[in-house]
Amino acid sequence: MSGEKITIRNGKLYVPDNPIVPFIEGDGTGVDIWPAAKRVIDAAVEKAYAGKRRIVWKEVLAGEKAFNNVGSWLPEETLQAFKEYLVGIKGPLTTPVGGGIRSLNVALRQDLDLYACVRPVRWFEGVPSPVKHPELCDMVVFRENTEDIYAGIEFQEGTEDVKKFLGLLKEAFPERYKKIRFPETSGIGVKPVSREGTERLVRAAINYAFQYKKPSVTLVHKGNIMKFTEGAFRDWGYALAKREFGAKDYEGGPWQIIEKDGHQVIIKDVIADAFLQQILLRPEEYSVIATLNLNGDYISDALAAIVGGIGIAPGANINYDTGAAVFEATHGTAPKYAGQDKVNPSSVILSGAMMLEYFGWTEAAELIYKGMTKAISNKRVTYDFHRLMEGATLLKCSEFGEEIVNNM
Ligand SMILES: NC(=O)C1=CN([C@@H]2O[C@H](COP(=O)(O)OP(=O)(O)OC[C@H]3O[C@@H](n4cnc5c(N)ncnc54)[C@H](OP(=O)(O)O)[C@@H]3O)[C@@H](O)[C@H]2O)C=CC1
Ligand SMILES: O=C(O)CCC(=O)C(=O)O
Ligand SMILES: [Mg+2]
Repeated sequence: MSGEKITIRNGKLYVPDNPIVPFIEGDGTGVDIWPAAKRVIDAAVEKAYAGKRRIVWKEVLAGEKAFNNVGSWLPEETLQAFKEYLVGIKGPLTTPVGGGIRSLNVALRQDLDLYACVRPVRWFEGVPSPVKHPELCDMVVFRENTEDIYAGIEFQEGTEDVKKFLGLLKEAFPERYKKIRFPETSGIGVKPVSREGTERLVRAAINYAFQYKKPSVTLVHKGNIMKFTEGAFRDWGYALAKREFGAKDYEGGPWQIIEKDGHQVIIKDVIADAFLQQILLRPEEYSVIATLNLNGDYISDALAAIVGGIGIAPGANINYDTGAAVFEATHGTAPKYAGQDKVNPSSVILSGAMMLEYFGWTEAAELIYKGMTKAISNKRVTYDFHRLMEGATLLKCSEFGEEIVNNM
């Protein structure tokens, strides 16, 4: 079957019955997870539409596979393919700590301007959890995906660049320079947070809350300390809710309420450290979360743990204005398990289900949810769930994929 491109027309995604979808296999456990995920996604589409619809996969290279094959970590053709075909999916890519290449995952998000990292966190019946009531955790994280400390503007300790940067700071802002405790041995990072970047992210989060009838949007920030970045994020978020959505002060403010089409959404905010304890104590008070890049990274893994871990934590990077999207798991390459056919493929499989929903192919997505729920309730699971479940059967990564298919 030959494929056609997904396009956006008058702000609406047009998905043909045979869309060409670029995919990156991913480093580390990508080699195990991707085949299992592809098998499940294809089977769901086949079962839902009996051959009328089919994804035409197009492999594009990134990470180690790209470097070994074409000598580039993130080839221009890969970026071009995501731009041309609009929607894609990827496995995890390695980022070395301390030195070496900068994150290819972040580069993709920035280059394609995929400003919202959308990570739904919900509990699937039967999944082992460290908390008593994992079912109370039902949140969707909207993480700003293009700025904050992830912009990668850093100056390494001891280099000519850091000396030059600190020299400029000393000259222009002597009082602020004096606050650097050990200037001779400091590395420096710059944290840009813009009004535009904040507004488009918060707008997407509020729109989502209305689309899916969610009760609240919480702005999570550390604005008491980082006043002009994280504090501004909160203020710009509240201001946008008033200006674009007609939000009114709620019980004297600063919380707000928006009423539209018979649905109410509370806009509120919380400081990030307090939020991280409240998600364990009172998760039911939170629904849609809008936050900055670094907070969103930490919060995603912390929330994932509550509902069973990052083996079952899907996500999407989306530009709601152009329709461009790249779906990917919350977890990384888990290198110690690479090539062992062992890890849980659920995160990429559920990212695939999110992609099918994004296409409007909800019947296929539902089959994935059904198959996964049944596999888990039959206690036929991968190592991560197996070690926390009594009387479960241990399956390999590929076997768990088959189990989902058999239970669709
Ligand atoms: N978007 C991306 O591509 C991302 C890439 N990364 C990159 O991945 C590399 C490794 O990062 P690291 O910090 O170790 O984080 P990882 O998410 O790769 O792994 C951390 C731990 O999470 C658990 N885990 C991860 N994936 C799965 C899975 N599929 N099924 C079950 N459990 C899983 C494992 O726990 P246990 O040991 O308990 O079994 C694993 O040791 C780094 O280079 C990092 O930069 C990280 C995050 C996102
Ligand atoms: O890019 C990376 O290597 C890590 C990214 C990450 O942890 C995330 O997006 O959640
Ligand atoms: Mg992360």
